Amino acid sequence: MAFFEIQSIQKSFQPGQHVVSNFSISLQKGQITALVGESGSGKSTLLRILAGLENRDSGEVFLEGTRIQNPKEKLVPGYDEIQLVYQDYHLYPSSTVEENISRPLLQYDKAYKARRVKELLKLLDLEAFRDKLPRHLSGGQQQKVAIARALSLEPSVLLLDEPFSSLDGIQRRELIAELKDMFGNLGVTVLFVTHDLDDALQMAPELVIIQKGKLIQRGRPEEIFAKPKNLYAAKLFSHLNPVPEKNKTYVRPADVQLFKTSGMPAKVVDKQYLIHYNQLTVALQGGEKWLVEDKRRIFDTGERVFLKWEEALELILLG
Ligand SMILES: Nc1ncnc2c1ncn2[C@@H]1O[C@H](COP(=O)(O)OP(=O)(O)OP(=O)(O)O)[C@@H](O)[C@H]1O
Repeated sequence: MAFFEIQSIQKSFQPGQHVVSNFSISLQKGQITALVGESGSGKSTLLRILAGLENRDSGEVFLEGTRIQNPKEKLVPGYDEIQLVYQDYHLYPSSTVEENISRPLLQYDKAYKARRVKELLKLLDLEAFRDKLPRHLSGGQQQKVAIARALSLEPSVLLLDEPFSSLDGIQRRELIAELKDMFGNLGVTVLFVTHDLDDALQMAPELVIIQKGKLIQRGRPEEIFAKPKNLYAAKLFSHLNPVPEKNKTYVRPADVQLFKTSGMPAKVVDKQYLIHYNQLTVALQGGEKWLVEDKRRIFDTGERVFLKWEEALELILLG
């Protein structure tokens, strides 16, 4: 049995409507995994079940061979060893950073508590903010306080629910880099959920794709990119253009080459400047719209363009 073993979890809030459906994965100790899926795909529900904070209808969760009990089976739901960090931090607004971090350690002896809080403040680079209230911190710093608090009990599994969604681009990149290093050093097993593939790619070497509560695909990003199991998994990576007259066949914008004289004719109807290329919306002869990448930035709105792509790069995908 794996370190953290999740077997056939089923959950519905309304009869017949599964929010989590026959979901199984096993995680090794120290592994960092990103669970990626669109809003409403059951990610938060699954995390709460894994933390022992939400009843499952069936299936089992084991940590190091010990069965995780449902809240209804336990006087105090949840486990010190499995900590869940929420998207909106759930900090105590009138408590300082230090008090927030030490809250789970209430029943520990004073000397241990002081030592542990000091360690965590240092680990997360929060020493300068120890006496501040959460509202005086940036979003990234508040998220670090929430993570420090979750780490205070030395959990072996950390579940992060959309940890970066309220941070701006620079804050998130910095925090992701910092946390990735720290989790690696601590050897903690991390499952973090996100709807943002970029965050997932920056944080985790392995992805798990969830759609409507079902595990669609698990693997390294390059494997999923090259061989997505379905349209949903493929679309997490990029837009897909449907190939005319070929059923369920698509080509990625990056795989389409643009020419001035030969290829499939189209007309540029919109041009958007992006960092590495101009993104063009082109109308095909049948009226369908495609997105393509003008890496040389030579085409303008209203101009004719000709498209070519290699057949080998076409993706045949079911919904
Ligand atoms: N306590 C509840 N009672 C009834 N329905 C619920 C409850 N919790 C979640 N749901 C429903 O279950 C589905 C999955 O919700 P969940 O929050 O797990 O998805 P998610 O992938 O985390 O989405 P998001 O990223 O928007 O939080 C949604 O349709 C939601 O309305």
